[in-house]
Amino acid sequence: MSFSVSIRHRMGGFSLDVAFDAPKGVTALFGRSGTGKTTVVNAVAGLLKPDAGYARIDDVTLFDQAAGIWLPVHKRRLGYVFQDARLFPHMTVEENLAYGAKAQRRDMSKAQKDRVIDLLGIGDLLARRPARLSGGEKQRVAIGRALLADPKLLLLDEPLAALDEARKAEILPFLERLRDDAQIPILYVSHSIAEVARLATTVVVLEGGRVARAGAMADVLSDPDAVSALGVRDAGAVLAAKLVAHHADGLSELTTCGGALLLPGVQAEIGIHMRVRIRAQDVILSRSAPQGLSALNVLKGKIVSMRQGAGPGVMVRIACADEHILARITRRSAVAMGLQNGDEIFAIIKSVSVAQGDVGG
Ligand SMILES: Nc1ncnc2c1ncn2[C@@H]1O[C@H](COP(=O)(O)OP(=O)(O)OP(=O)(O)O)[C@@H](O)[C@H]1O
Repeated sequence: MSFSVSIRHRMGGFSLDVAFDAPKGVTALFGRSGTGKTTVVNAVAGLLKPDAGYARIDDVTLFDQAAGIWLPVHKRRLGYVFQDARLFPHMTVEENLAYGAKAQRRDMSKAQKDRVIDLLGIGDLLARRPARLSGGEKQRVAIGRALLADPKLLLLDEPLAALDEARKAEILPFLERLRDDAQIPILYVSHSIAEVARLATTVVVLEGGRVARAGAMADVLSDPDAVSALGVRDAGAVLAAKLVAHHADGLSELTTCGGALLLPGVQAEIGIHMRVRIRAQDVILSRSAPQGLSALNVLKGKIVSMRQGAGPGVMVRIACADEHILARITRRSAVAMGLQNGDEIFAIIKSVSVAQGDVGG
């Protein structure tokens, strides 16, 4: 199943002109405040009629201005989850879940319902009312309610924005499972790179109402040309890793394309494939394999590009196998080291610089 959208719309002094495809999995619509994310979501949901464009889920057209097609909200078969869960306070979790299916006149089999409840880990909450749920639990129920209406597309509009870090950490593994399990495209609006790195299959970066960059998550996040739209301070590439050992001193060992990575206590089972986001500003470069250094992680790769920003920094893109690491160093260091494209280089990463939230399944 795939979703494709093209929207042109003018509001006051702001003009939106975006087009992208969202295949199966999570497509993150990323952008800073005011870049047009909500306008896109509102048009897809049927809350705003754009000046021009279309949206299609496979061969079903949600709207097509040129063809004069405009499906009303209730006929679009969308699951919509907002920042706040918006559960019905007088209903139990079970009744809230049933409401989604009833409102859409869809009735899933018991096995399908149980699968959704199990996927989101909400089986023990069914008899409770929303007032007795944590923020993370409420969001999981809201996602369950949306899924039980059997949607063709799931819209998650900043679903973690209202949660504190602990609640976010609690819900992220469920969203990872949803990404891997759901057979429908999921459009996930976010302005958090860390969330995008954990969850996205595909990333669409908006800047000033335009698509600045779109593509596979790891490609977009390691693209130095996308860094200005993503935010220089937060820039970082994502490596695929496999958890191979938990050591007695509290460190966990992962294998990556550039070599072994030791990180503080990763909470997962041995053998699991994970994503690790390494922030560009946490990487030190060395021409030779360093000795007598406290940093434990030394990944080997080859410089493929160096991009100079307006300030004193340079973003160095390093290839290892078909993946990339980004390193943000000063231009002064790049010149002093005589760095050139094609050079072999060692990327040094302190174990403790990788946050728990940057390692996920
Ligand atoms: N009704 C309106 N009339 C005029 N301008 C509007 C209207 N609604 C939004 N805008 C402007 O359109 C632009 C895009 O807004 P939009 O809400 O889509 O951004 P966003 O990326 O979702 O932002 P945020 O992350 O803050 O929610 C902004 O500059 C906003 O000020």
